[in-house]
Amino acid sequence: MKGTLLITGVGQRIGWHLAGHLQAQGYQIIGTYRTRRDSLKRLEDQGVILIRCDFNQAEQVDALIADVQQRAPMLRGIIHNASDWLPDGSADQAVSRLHAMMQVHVAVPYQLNLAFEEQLLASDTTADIIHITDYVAEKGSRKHIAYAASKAALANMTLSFAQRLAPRVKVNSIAPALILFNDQDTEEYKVKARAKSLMNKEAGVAEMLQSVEYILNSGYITGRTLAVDGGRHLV
Ligand SMILES: NC(=O)C1=CN([C@@H]2O[C@H](COP(=O)(O)OP(=O)(O)OC[C@H]3O[C@@H](n4cnc5c(N)ncnc54)[C@H](OP(=O)(O)O)[C@@H]3O)[C@@H](O)[C@H]2O)C=CC1
Ligand SMILES: Nc1nc2c(c(=O)[nH]1)N=C([C@H](O)[C@@H](O)CO)CN2
Repeated sequence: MKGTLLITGVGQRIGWHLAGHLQAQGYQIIGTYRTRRDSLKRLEDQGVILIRCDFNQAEQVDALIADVQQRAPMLRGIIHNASDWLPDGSADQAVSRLHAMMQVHVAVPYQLNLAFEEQLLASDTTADIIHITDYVAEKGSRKHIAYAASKAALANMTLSFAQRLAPRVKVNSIAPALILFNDQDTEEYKVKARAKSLMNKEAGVAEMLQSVEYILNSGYITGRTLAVDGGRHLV
């Protein structure tokens, strides 16, 4: 076995594919989810350990930490994937919206990294923390200001934790753009979204799977961001 990886937000989409793929690669995955879905049974059948946790509920985060510390004296890594892509609301929603974005994208990743520092350092091979950020962390976003700001904070934590945990733990970000559309996305939206990058396409989940594996298999890369964005910065 290649060691135990904690992945947050495995209930659907990229996190769900990451959990199944890395479990099949020989890691023992511990995955967090918030909403129970039939699709989770396929992960359970593969041997993925699932722990329900809503990051807005402090007692559930504390219970998650205690559970993982008991299950995994050593951690090969943590992949912070859980995320809420909320648009900005009205001014009277501003503070609660920013708090919600900071909670899921910054506060809980910060808490989990500190809570599992000992387990990561105890790994018998170099361990990894991977923060899944977003291209907009460097560019900003007109309609997702709070979301982008929180992803920028997550990206900054990559720099800090990389310095704190080297050389036994590597810490990197993956900054995607347009990996996977959402079911509600209209064709008009899809045309506009694809056109925002040079590659003019929806990347697909495989781009994220291979990006995570690239970082996990590196013995040297740390404190960096892997941009998986189709050349958006050049359009
Ligand atoms: N999809 C894309 O094109 C892009 C994705 N990204 C980033 O990649 C990562 C994966 O993206 P994607 O698969 O689309 O993500 P999703 O929007 O599908 O969210 C992933 C999971 O996060 C969980 N989550 C959200 N809020 C909370 C919370 N408060 N507590 C616990 N869990 C929570 C959800 O849990 P549940 O469903 O169980 O409620 C959800 O399944 C994210 O970090 C995203 O920001 C960045 C750029 C582009
Ligand atoms: N948590 C999520 N974050 C993001 C999503 C998503 O579905 N969930 N989607 C995007 C978009 O793909 C955007 O990059 C282009 O429309 C960004 N972040």
